[in-house]
Order: sequence, then C-alpha cells, then structure tokens
Amino acid sequence: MKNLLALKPYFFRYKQMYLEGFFFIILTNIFGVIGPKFIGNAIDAMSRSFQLREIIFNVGLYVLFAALSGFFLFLVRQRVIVASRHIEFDLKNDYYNHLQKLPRRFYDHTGTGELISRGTNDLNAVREFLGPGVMYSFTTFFRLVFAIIAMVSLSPALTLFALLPAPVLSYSVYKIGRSMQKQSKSIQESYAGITNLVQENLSGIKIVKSYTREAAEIRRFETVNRQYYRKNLVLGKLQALFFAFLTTLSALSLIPVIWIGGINVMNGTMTVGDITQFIVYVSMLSWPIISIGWVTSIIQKAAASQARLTEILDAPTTISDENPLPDPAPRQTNFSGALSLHEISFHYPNQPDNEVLNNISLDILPGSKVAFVGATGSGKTTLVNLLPRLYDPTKGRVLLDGIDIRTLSLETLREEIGFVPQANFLFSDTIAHNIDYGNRNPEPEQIIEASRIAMLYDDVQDFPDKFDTMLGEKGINLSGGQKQRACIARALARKPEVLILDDALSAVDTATEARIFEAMLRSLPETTIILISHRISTVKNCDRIFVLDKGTIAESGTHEELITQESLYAELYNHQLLEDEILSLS
Ligand SMILES: Nc1ncnc2c1ncn2[C@@H]1O[C@H](COP(=O)(O)OP(=O)(O)OP(=O)(O)O)[C@@H](O)[C@H]1O
Repeated sequence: MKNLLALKPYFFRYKQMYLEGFFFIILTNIFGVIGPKFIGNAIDAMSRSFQLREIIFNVGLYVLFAALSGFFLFLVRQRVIVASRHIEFDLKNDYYNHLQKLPRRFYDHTGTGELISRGTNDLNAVREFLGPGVMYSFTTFFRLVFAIIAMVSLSPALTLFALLPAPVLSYSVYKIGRSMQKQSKSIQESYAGITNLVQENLSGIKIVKSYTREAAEIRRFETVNRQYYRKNLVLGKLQALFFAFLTTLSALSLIPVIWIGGINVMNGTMTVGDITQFIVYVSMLSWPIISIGWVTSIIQKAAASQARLTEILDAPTTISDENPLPDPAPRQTNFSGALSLHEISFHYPNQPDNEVLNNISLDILPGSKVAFVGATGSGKTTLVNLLPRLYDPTKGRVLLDGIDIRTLSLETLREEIGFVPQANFLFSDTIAHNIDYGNRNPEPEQIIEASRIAMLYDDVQDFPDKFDTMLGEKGINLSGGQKQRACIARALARKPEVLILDDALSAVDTATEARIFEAMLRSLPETTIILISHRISTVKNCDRIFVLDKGTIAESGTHEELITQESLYAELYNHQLLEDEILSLS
C-alpha cells in the first residue's frame, strides 16, 4: 500500500478535481438514497386507496431524484475519471522522460519489452486505481453510510438481519479477488515476456532469416503465448466463479429481509411500502458491499504495479548523480579537446571481479589523432565509453582540458564529444534529420559539410530526394557502409572538439576505410580524433597508437616506432600484411 504514496504529488496536482468529485459523490448518493422513499410512498398509496395523483406525484419525485442522482454521477465521472486520465498522461510523460535520462548501464540489464510492459500494463493498473478505484471507494463508503441510515430509520432490527451476510460477502470477494490479482500479476509478467520476445525477434529478424530460424522462433513464441493463454483461462474461470458466487449470495441476503419484514407487515409495525423501500436499499447495498472486495483488489493490483514503476522511476537518472564531486567546475565553452586518463581502472557493475581496464594512464593532446588497437575483448570500447561518461571509471579520473569530467554537466561534456559507436543506429526519418539529430539549430550547410567529410555526399546525390530521402520503413535502405558514413556525418555535424570512432567503418573495405579516414584527418586539423580499428592501414597515420592488451596499455607510439619494437603491434601488422599478400595472390 505504501507504494501508492508515490502518487501523492499527482493527487495534489489535481486536488481541485478530486475534491469536486468527492462533493458530487456525496450528492449523487444522497439523491440515490432518498429516491426509494417515494417508491415506498407510492406503494403505500396503492395499498390504502388507489390515489392516482399521489402515486403519480411520488413516482414523479422518484424519477426526479433518480435523474438528479444520475446527473451528479455524470459530474463525478467527469471529475474523478478525467483527473485519472490527466494523471495517466503525466505519469506516461514522466516515465518516458525518466527512461530518456537513465544512464547507459541501466539498459545493460533491463529488457526493452519489460520497460514497455511497465509503461503500459502497470501504468493502466495504476490508472484504474486513480479513477474507478478512488471513485468506487468513496461511492461505496457514502452509499453504505446513507443507505444504512435510511434502513435504520425504517427498522434497526431488520437492518441488522439484512447486513448479516455482508461480512461473508465482502470477505469472500476479497479472497477470490486476491487469487484473481495474483493471477493477473502472473499474466502481466507473461505479457512482459511476450513483449520482450517479440521486440527482440523483430529487431534481430535479419539474423533469424539468415539462419533460417523462423520455425524455431515460431515455436518459442508459441510456448510463451500458450503460457499466457493458459493463465488467462484460469483468470477467466476465477472471474466466472466470482460473479456466480456474488449473484447467489446477494440474492440470499434478501431472504431474512422478506421473512422478518413479512412478519412485521403482518404485525402492523411496518407498511408494504416500507418493506419495498427496504428491499430496494438491500439490493442497492449489494454492489457497494461487493465493491469493497473489488476495490481492495484494484488497490492491491495498483500497489504492485506502482512498485514496478517506482523501481524504474527511482533508478538514478544521470550518471553524475551517482558520483558527484563537491565543487562543480564553472561551465567552460571553449574546450581544446585535450584528454588525460589518470590511473583508470574499471569493471562492469554486474561483474565486479572482472577488471576490464587496469590502471591506465595516458594523455591525448588537443587536435591530435590517436588510435586504440588490440585483440577483441581487450577493452578498447570500454575505454572510450568512459570519455562521454557512458560509464564512470571505478578508479581514477578522466580530465578534459585539465577538468575532471565528473564536474562538468553531462550536457556540456557530451556537446564536446562526437561519438560513433560500433553498433550504429539510424531513425526512420530523412537523411538530413538523421544527420542533424544532435543539433539544436541545424544549418543545411552544416549537414552538407558533415556529409562531405564523411564521404557520404556523393552517395546522397544519387538518392531520389537527396538529403530529404526517407530512410527505413518508409523509405530506402542504405548499404552497411553508407549507414556507417551517415552515423559519422551525424557526429561531425555537431562540430565536436573530440571525435570518437569505434570501429566506425568496419562495413567498408580496407582501402576505402583508410581513404575516408585520411581525408577526415586532413579536414579536421583542430579536432581531437580517437580511432578504434582492427586495421593497421587505417591507424598507421595517427600521431599516436595505443595497443591494449587485457585491459592495460601494452605499447604506445607512432606506427614507425611500434613496428620496430617487434611486439604485439608489429605482430598484428605482419599478420595483416601477410593476409593482404594472400588476398592479392588469390
Ligand atoms: N555491458 C557489459 N557488461 C559486462 N561486461 C562487458 C560489457 N561490455 C563489455 N564487457 C566485457 O568487457 C570486456 C572488454 O570489452 P570491450 O567491448 O571493451 O572490448 P573491445 O576491445 O572493444 O573488443 P572488440 O574489439 O571486440 O570490440 C570483454 O570481456 C567484454 O565481455
């Protein structure tokens, strides 16, 4: 239950609507409970002498009160249900905003399907509480209070008999409701599993097809879908039992009323009209009594869902919040792009025993072009991920122009760094929009210049709508190399001081990669460029090359210096020379 306290600020934001809603709940119930009095009067008028005018008058009043009750019920829904829709809108926005701010490491261990399911299913469960849950809780309370007052005024003893089955009814509803809620929770989890599987399958559909795994994927889907279907069948059975049980029990509760009420009429202590009125109250009460259990299960379901949402909403948003330094450096606008790594060590949060980087120290001069090479898994990507603070080092410091990057705002830092990761991504949008993605005020010249440097410009000229050509689902598909060059253009369009290219041209052949990089190095004399590549031909013109081996810097120097050392780099170089020779012979 205390999970729901997280919703307090939202309730306060719409308190006016909720307060008006509560006021209308009181009014709808007052009119609803007074109405049956006129039915009683009309029946008594019939049994005394058939006074048509009196009957019409009472029936008219009953209709008027029923209409007033209905009118205020309309206003209740207009306030409470509408307020819950407002909160749902705000919650959805807050959830999505939060997802955007969560650090990269959060996504390492949380499935996309899981996040989608929480943002839809769980959020719906919370919305049900904020709307129908709140509305029925208060309606139940006031309906019970007013109806019982009216019943006691007619006959306290009969009221007692009428209410005898109420605790059993409510408790049973609560118990069945709990089983239903458990089942719903398990269904939500299954649904999250299905969403995850579909999302993953569709993202990797090209792999599925190239490995002809369609049949296996269909079987995998069928298995989880069957689980989901079976769980829903169980829930269906529980619901069927629930409603059958309720109808029977509420009908049974009329037996003592008719029995004792009949005796009272025969004794002359009550009129037929009184009994009729009483029976209307008893049937009027059966829904509020049932809804005590129903509302309880809505509240429990919402509490469980809110806990799942809070888990995400409480995850620290920016990486800087996790590790703030005491005195943030003043914002600096002109960085030169000098980088220093001081005794950096790093392990991934989920693998504390696997030191991926070990006590690395190095300096990168402003405007210099450096490269990291090394065997796969040696830690190159991990190392460059520390520069825009996708992760923070577990030990040591990274300095940009002598300033510890943890003291800069993430926005300032990331504005200075253009990053082209290994796994690139383009949106289903125009080429121009994809290139100016990171810019606030994109200029067409900037897009053209960036695409020229990334050697994409000529390719774009061949597309039907040039830079306005749509990509992806609604447009054309780029080749692997074109995609990579578009991603490089995107990073360049921001005019960063530091440009990181992590195996960014692996999809083009060796000669083209070397040619593109050489041109890029020449076009950006002032930009600090950090290259990661497996190809020596690409990195050999860099000012400095660092060779990583099992998370440490094994060697560093220029290409000429390193090949004379006859160590790792030289070995890699000779190996690639040999490969090239074999290729040229074949
Ligand atoms: N998110 C992660 N969580 C846990 N371990 C990781 C994660 N990412 C990478 N690793 C591990 O860190 C080590 C270094 O990986 P990294 O990607 O930095 O190597 P790399 O030198 O860039 O390799 P490659 O040349 O294949 O890209 C590997 O052992 C890898 O399994």
